[in-house]
Order: sequence, then structure tokens, then C-alpha cells
Amino acid sequence: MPDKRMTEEDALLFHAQGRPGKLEIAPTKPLTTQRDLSLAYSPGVAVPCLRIADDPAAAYDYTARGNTVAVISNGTAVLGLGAIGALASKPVMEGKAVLFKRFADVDGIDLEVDTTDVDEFVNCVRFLGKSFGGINLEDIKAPECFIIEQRLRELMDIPVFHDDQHGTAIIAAAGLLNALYLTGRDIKDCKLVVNGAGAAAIACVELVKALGVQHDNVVMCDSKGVIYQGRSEGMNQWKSAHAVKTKDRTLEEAMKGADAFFGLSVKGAVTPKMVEEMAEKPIIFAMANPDPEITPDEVKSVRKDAIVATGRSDFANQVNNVLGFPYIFRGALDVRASTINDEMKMAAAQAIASLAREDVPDEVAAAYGGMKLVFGPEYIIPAPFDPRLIVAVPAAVAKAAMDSGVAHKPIIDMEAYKQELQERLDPTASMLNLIFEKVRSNPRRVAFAEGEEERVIRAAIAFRNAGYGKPVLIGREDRIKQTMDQLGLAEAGGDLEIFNARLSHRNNRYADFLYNRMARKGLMYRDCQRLVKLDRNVFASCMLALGDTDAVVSGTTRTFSDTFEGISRVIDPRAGEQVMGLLIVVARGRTIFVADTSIHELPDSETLADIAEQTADFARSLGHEPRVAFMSASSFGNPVRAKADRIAEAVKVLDGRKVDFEYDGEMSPSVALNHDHMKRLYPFCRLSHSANVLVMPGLHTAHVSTRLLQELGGGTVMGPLLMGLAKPVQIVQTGASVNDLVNAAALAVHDALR
Ligand SMILES: NC(=O)C1=CN([C@@H]2O[C@H](COP(=O)(O)OP(=O)(O)OC[C@H]3O[C@@H](n4cnc5c(N)ncnc54)[C@H](OP(=O)(O)O)[C@@H]3O)[C@@H](O)[C@H]2O)C=CC1
Ligand SMILES: CC(=O)C(=O)O
Ligand SMILES: [Mg+2]
Repeated sequence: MPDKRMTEEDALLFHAQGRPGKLEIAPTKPLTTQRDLSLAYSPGVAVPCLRIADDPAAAYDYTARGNTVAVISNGTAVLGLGAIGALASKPVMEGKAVLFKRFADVDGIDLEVDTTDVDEFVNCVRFLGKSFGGINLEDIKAPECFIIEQRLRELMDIPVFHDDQHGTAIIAAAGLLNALYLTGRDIKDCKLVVNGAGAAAIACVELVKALGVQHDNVVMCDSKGVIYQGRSEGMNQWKSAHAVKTKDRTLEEAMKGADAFFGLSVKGAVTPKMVEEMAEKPIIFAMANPDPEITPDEVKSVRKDAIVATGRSDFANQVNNVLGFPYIFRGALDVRASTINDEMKMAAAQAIASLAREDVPDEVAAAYGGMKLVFGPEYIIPAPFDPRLIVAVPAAVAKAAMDSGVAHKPIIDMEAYKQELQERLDPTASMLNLIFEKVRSNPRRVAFAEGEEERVIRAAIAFRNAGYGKPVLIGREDRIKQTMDQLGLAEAGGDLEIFNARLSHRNNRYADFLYNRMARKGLMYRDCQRLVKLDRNVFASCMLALGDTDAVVSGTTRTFSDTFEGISRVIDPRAGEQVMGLLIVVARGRTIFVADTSIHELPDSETLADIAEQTADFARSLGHEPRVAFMSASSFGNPVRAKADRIAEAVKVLDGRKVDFEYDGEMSPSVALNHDHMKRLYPFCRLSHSANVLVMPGLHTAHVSTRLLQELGGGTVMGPLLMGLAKPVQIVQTGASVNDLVNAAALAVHDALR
């Protein structure tokens, strides 16, 4: 079942563009000077080596071990794709490593071990233990995975956790607890059918039985049908442990009257007829990836009363181990647990289940506006981007580790630990995701002014596929169609709307509108007609001004000022605001907002103060408490520099306005961004910590520093975003990528929703 939000080409491009793959390794210490080299490498490195030789626990203080988890597979059960091999499993393993980082700030390293032999695999992994704080086994088929995990748990003194078994079981159990509650069932009476008797299925059954499901109420099926007592074909000890006395031999027979179904097998294994014959209010978790055993639409076509979950993110109720493994390891690593035991697994399941029952914070609910985030059949489990998971699950896991005596480094102050967990999650990434989800739930029309450009066409298709809205390409139809043909996008982009500014029947309306605005600013009617016909930025802006589109994106083919000139002929600034450019820089664990990067050559004090206020507002909307620094080459008059007065003056302007955020200046970047430096040299500085909003003294400096950051910074740079226009317009940089264009268009839609 294809995901409507992307094509196969999108998936390949995503992985291939820029540096191939999804991961890189970045140093955490500077390595610039000879001294750095001496400290990081020989001779300095010998000192921590000897400390660790004396005391192995010191490895947690002097190396990255304590925050590093190996994601290890042999490629024998990759998602539901089967035994595609170690190498072909690498995209999934890199993906798991990225999820570790993104959701729980754990450094994951993927290792693909090219053997299907259990002894070889175990011998390879067992000797790697000293490098890592934990081992996450992934996509290894049953029954070998049971033996591998068991042996490695015995041989290694760090947590060894087969994610497909326990990660899946924890999430499925959490979902089941909530679904049983919603359908008024007692866990002891629940009749469960499980299709699949491999890694994930066996672990799920074991965990739900530990939580109260009765042995005789569970029927498991595999590729040969029902696992009944006495069956000999295709059996193993793990399946035998769950064999039951029954006359049923097929999945279809077993499903009759069942309360709940777990699918951990393959795509399409369940038919609507099977679902039709289940009990009232059936619970159906079709968890095979990437395609479920049955789709939610198929279920709903026969059973409106069903609660349905899948492993995918494009449906409500995603029961996927991504909700578990990052957080479970976070908790386990933080207390240096020697293992991940049943107590920790149950605590994680309970924490996830309880979170779904709690009131969803407004900002999360608003962002997922299209879905019902109120505890109920469409929301039995938290959404993967729920920012509360990073606190709730690791804290529960860490506590269970401490209570069950496997924590080598117990947490003393749980509240402080929760605060620390909160800070691990990059609020910008979370908020941006929430913004994009909000856009998806409220899609709008966006005019791409440079519709003949290859990248713009690709971006329009990706924008539409991502569900952000309806793109309109401005350009000549024959040119656009020809480019689509050349790119092999004729089918994907065939139904996109195209407006040709030269031929549009709207032109007279637009020219009248423009003339009304510009007649007293030196333009004649014929000038306006020509502009509407020939300048696509003017045409697209007229569409926006007159309600024919909700937003405009442009900028790939002309300089910012040329593009802005066309747009500003039609669109005014928002009343009381400055039009300006704002850059978001996420680097080295911090998010910095930089403005104005686009419009004001040499802003006066009042304008600098306006820029500070608008940027502080924006930072706050992304979850950051703003601390504004007015940037300069000098700090607090030292050394005296020409034209620095207006910057210091901006501070006084803000004093007069009584704003509700911290600000100070003028100061140089090394003061603004280095708190120690700031406190030592300028103890009177009013900022409580390093600045996160940098107001630039002028366009030159803003441009130069922006470009330096983009070319050399090593972090993620977003923008510049265009702020302060009365209608939503984004101008990307010339040379913007498809991704930049899609993001800009989505942000423009978000602006349209204000
Ligand atoms: N949503 C989630 O978070 C997760 C989902 N999964 C999904 O679960 C599935 C299984 O993964 P995993 O347990 O790791 O793999 P395994 O290879 O360990 O197990 C696969 C199981 O599926 C059974 N099977 C295969 N075809 C059929 C069929 N037509 N009817 C019934 N059973 C069948 C196999 O039967 P036999 O024993 O007879 O060979 C085997 O028991 C995959 O689709 C995977 O994507 C896995 C982990 C997490
Ligand atoms: C989600 C997962 O781990 C799987 O499908 O294998
Ligand atoms: Mg897996």
C-alpha cells in the first residue's frame, strides 16, 4: 500500500541527496590547534586510557560509551521484507540510529553482521561490548533471534535488547491495555488471535500473558496455520510453549468470535471476511511493515465498531516500536543498567499507556488537528512526535531499573532527571514537526512563482504528496509539461494546476488592482499590464492579494532583492511590523535565531528594537525563551567603533517599551554566545545565559555571517524566513534545494493559518 505522502523516487532521492545515507559522526571536542591534538590524541589520550585500565567504570566519564548503542542486524527479517541480507538492511539500521538520536539523544551506530550462523553472529557481537553502553538487536529472524539474544545476555554485562521482540511487545501491550479499557473488556477474558509466531509475535504474546491475558485465550498462527497442541510441522520450542488445545486449523477459523487480533506476519494475511466474524468492537493491530495484514479502510468497510492500529505513520494509532526503543535505552543508559529486565519493560508499557489517557497539551493537539487526539478508538497510543514521551518513558524505565536492583548508577533527584530529559529534546525540531503536522491538517493552496524550473516542479509534487496543500505552478504549460516528461514526472505531476501569466484570463483584474496601488507611484496602466504578464512574482502576488492562492513561494532564479521588489509592489507589510529575514541555526545542541538577514541595510535603533521584538516572539512560538543580544564588533563600547551608538541605543528603546524578554548589547558573538566569557568580562550583562536571538547590526554583517554559517557551520540552517508581510510569501535562496522549497511552502501555509 503506497504512502500517499511520497513516491518511490522521493524515498530514493531522500537517501541519495547530499551525503549518501542518513548518518555521520561528528566530534564533540575541538581539534583545531596543536594543543587540541596533543590532548585528544597522543600524548594526552594516554591519561584517560590509564584511568580506565585502573577502573573500567571510568570509561563512562572519559569516552562516549555511556551514550552509545549499537544497532546490530544480520538482515534475516528486515521489516516484513524477509531475509534481504545484511547489506540491504543498512537503510533500516541507519534509520533506527537516527531515531535513537532524534527522539532520545542516544548515539546509535549501525553494524550489519554478514552471517546467518548463530555462533558466528554471537561471537562477533560478544567481543564488541566494551565499545557500547547497550546493544539493540534488530530484524533478526526467529527462532535464531531467541538463541542469539539469550546467549548475548549471558555473555555481556550491558543491556542486550532485541527491539523487534521487546520494543514491539511493549508498544503492542500498551495499545492493548488501552483498547481493552475503551471496549470495556477485562484482560483475563480477552480472546486474542496472533498471526505470526516469530520474533515480534512470540514476545508480544509473552508480555500480554504477563499482564494478564490467559494462556488458553491466545491462539497463534504461523505460515502453516494454527499452532495447536500436537502439531509437529514447522514447530520449535518457542512456538510449542504457546500451543493450545483447539480444533481450529486456519487463521479464518481462529478469528471467529475473537476479541483482539495481533498481526506480526506479512502484508494482506487478513481478509475483511475474517474481521467480519470477530466479536463486537474488535481490536485489530495489523503491525506488519511496511504493509499491514489488512488496511484500516478494509477493516472499516466491514466493521465500523473496530479499533484499528498499524505500524505505519500515515494512519491513526501507530503501534510501532519507535515509541519504545529510544526511550527505553535512554532510561537504561542513564542509570547504567546491567540489563533491560521485565520490570523495566512493564514500566515502559504502563507509562506509554497512561500517557495516551492523559489530556493532550494544546500545542500537540492543535498540531495534529486532523486527527482526534482525545483518548478514544482513534487515539489509543501517543503519537511518535509527542514531546512528553522523552520524560515519561525513560523516567519510568530508570525507576524500574533502580527498584529491581539492576541500576549501577541510581538517580538521586528524579525531578532534576526529568528536567534533564526535557532539555535533551531539541524544541525547534519538535516544534517544526508540529508546525508541519498542523499544515498537513489544514492544507492550503500555494503558488510556486517559478513553475518552469525543474526543482520547483519536483518541490510542487513533493509538497502535494506530503499533504501540505495544493500547488499551482506559474509558467508556460508546454514548457512545464516538457520538463516533467524529461524528468519522468509526467504521471506524478500530470494533474498539477498550471497558470500561464501570459495567457491568464485573470490578467485584467490583476492589472486593475496593481494600477490602483501604483498609479500615484509612477506606473501607467500599460506598465501594470506588462508587469502582470511578464513578472511572475507580480502575477503570483496578485493571485495572493486577490484570494486566488493562499501563499506564494519564489526566489530560486533571481536575487532576493529582485524577487522582493516584484512582490512588494503588490503585498504590503503587516501593520506595525517590520519586513525582515530570519534564520534558524541549530548547531551543537543549541538553536539560535538570527535577524534581520534580508531587508534593512543599516537599521536605526527603533528598527533594531522592532526586529528584536519580532524575532523574540518567533523564538518563543518555537518553544525557546528568548535572550536577545544586539550584535556588534565591539562589546559595551569596547573598543569604540563608528556607527555602534545606534546599537547601544536600541537597548534603551527596548527599555522604554517594557518588553517581557531579556536583551542587552551591544556585544560581539564571542560574548553573546559564550556565557563564561560574558560573565567574566561583563558581569553587569543582563542576559541570564548565552544569547539565543542575535539581532544583526546591518545587512552586510548578516549576509556574511549567514553565508559563513551555511557553508562552514556544520549545523542545520533554516531560512532565511521572510517575516512581516501582510500575506504569506516565502523567498528561498537562489540554488535552494527541493527540500528547502517544500519547507518554505509549508511555512508559508503555516503563516496563512495565523
Ligand atoms: N509494528 C512494529 O513495531 C513491528 C512490526 N514488525 C513486523 O512483524 C513482522 C514479523 O517480524 P519478525 O517477527 O521480526 O519476523 P520473523 O521472521 O521472526 O517472523 C515472521 C513470522 O511470520 C510468519 N509468517 C510468514 N508468513 C505468514 C503468513 N502468510 N501467515 C501467517 N504467518 C506468516 C512466519 O511463520 P513461520 O514461523 O511459519 O515461518 C514467522 O512466524 C514483520 O512484518 C515486521 O515488519 C516487527 C517488529 C516491530
Ligand atoms: C518496526 C520494526 O522494527 C519492524 O517492522 O521490523
Ligand atoms: Mg525491526
